Amino acid sequence: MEKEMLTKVRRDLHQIPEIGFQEYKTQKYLLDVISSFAQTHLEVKTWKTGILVRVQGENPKRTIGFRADMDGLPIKEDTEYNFQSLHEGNMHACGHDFHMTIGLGALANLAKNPIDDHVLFVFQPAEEGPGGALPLMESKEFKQWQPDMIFALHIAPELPVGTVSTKAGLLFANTSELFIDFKGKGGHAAYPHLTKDMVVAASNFVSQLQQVVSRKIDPLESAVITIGKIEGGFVQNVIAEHARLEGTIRTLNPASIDIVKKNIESFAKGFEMNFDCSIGIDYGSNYYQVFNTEKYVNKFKNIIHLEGLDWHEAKAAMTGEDFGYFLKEIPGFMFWLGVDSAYGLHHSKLKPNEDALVVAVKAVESTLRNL
Ligand SMILES: CC(=O)N[C@@H](CCC[C@H](N)C(=O)O)C(=O)O
Repeated sequence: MEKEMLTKVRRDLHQIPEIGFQEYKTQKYLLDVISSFAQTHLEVKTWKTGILVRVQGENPKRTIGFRADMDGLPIKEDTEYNFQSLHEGNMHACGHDFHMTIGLGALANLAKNPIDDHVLFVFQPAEEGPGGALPLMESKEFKQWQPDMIFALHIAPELPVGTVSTKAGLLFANTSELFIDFKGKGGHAAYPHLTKDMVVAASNFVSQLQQVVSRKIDPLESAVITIGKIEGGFVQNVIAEHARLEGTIRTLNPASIDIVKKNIESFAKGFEMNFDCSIGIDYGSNYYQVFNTEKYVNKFKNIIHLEGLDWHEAKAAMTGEDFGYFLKEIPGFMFWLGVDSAYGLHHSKLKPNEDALVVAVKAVESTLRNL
């Protein structure tokens, strides 16, 4: 696909962000684009809102996989694009519009000119939540075409276009979502002594939570607890009987997640006594760390140098990715792609540079041909 077409596809996808397992328009759009490619070597299957496309190899000895995630985030877009999201309140603020476009670009080229091995393109729903990778891997559709190695990319706003970055071993953290509900006794704002104020309980809980990281986790084993949303009450002069915290736990070591959870639970027991309330905890979805296979990262580094792109040795990051589940079972790697945006991932003003699309298609195609 030429640059104009890649840009058009990215912009079309940018306009229709859908959250996890609701990617119906996205799936239809991708299927339409795929049907415009040379079909001789292609086999296409759908799984829920995802798509698997196998490009049959000329003389296959193995299957190489490439995965692109499909979902958007519930973020209200605040860019000045003239192709802003048409889905009010949803935005491709994590670059999945880029990831899908790059997958399509490489697929179009492979469909015209296949390699010896089979290549499996996985368009996967629900990366941001509740997690599409694990159920997809368990599906018969995936198992029939299970690849022998797999790779994926993620846009990196802080890196310049033309740069690729990754490392052997641990790249992304273990994660767990965190939802905490507080229930007490509401009442008139003027009579706090007759109530159990859940706004006070929840806000205290948020500050105390940081002690789990600073006092309960070995300082050499990093952890993060972030509360991204607080909800509670209905009106300014009524004491709230319900409050809810929504957040995420991140750790570099899989075992630390359990330590964090145990400590949150014991804090909650203390709060139930102190605030005379009940607290419910739900961990939502959990993602396994992204751990790259050294052999493939080394091969990839050579390919990137041959393509004349800049290599940046990555550090491990506290981002999460359900691609970690693929790498738990199948060797491979994930890499960061420089897209040079002043605003970062999950920001309503994220504006990745579209010049990175051509760079990435070249990098992915060359990796498929030379790995
Ligand atoms: C690359 C990236 O930004 N991934 C997301 C994955 C979210 C997992 C889950 N919903 C959670 O918040 O734990 C991230 O926020 O790192």
